[in-house]
Amino acid sequence: MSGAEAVMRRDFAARERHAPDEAQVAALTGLAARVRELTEAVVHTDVDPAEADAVAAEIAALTARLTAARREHPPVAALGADGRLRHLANPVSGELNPIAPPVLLEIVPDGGGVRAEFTLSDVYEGPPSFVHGGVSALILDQLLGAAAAVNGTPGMTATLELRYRRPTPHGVPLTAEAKVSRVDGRKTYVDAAITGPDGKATVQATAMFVMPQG
Ligand SMILES: CCCCCCCCCCCC(=O)SCCNC(=O)CCNC(=O)[C@H](O)C(C)(C)COP(=O)(O)OP(=O)(O)OC[C@H]1O[C@@H](n2cnc3c(N)ncnc32)[C@H](O)[C@@H]1OP(=O)(O)O
Repeated sequence: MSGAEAVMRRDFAARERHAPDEAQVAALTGLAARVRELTEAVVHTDVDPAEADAVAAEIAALTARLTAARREHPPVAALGADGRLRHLANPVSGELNPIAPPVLLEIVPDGGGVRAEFTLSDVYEGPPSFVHGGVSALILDQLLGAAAAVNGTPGMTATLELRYRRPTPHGVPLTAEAKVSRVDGRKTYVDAAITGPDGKATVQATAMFVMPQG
């Protein structure tokens, strides 16, 4: 077993022992949604400095309340009522993680890979009016990895090649899809794309996932 795999196994076991129950997941999902709204409000606000200072003090007090009962690790995953694994704290699809848009993945039946429909706010802006290229890469890495996992051949991202065909707009519905193209021993090759509302691909990606030795 590699060093990285041992660390992941130990971490996963510790987090499973402290998995949140459904009532807590529901409440924390609502809390994360409010924090996303707060992030948008901060990015857009035009309040004067005194008001910004006052709000910052209130937020510090709220942070202290949450920190009063702090988990050692973020919750890694939970089994949903539908039997699917939910990556609760994942930075792309984690409903409990305020930095995740979140992009919620669906499994496409009959080996069709995974897909997601989502809208990114201007919190994720890179060039004016368009999504940051690194954010697109983050979302695609998640979809590509999930497609490999759903195929029964999970792995770590070993290579990720991106082709930015046209700018990805924010504030409009986007679709992303990923599907395994080939498996060769421990290597799984996956293709993915983000598509804009006009049905044209904005970013295309190809990745290779390697199942760690052991
Ligand atoms: C619903 C569920 C949702 C589940 C959804 C989950 C989604 C998660 C999505 C996020 C995924 C991530 O971001 S993962 C995080 C980012 N990635 C990483 O941190 C990976 C860091 N790298 C590593 O840990 C390691 O290098 C590995 C695991 C990739 C490979 O290590 P290894 O297992 O020791 O591999 P090794 O024996 O050397 O090589 C095996 C074969 O692969 C090739 N190979 C290995 N690495 C590379 C490479 N980077 N580029 C090219 N080729 C490579 C070797 O040449 C060899 O080919 P041959 O000689 O056999 O032909």
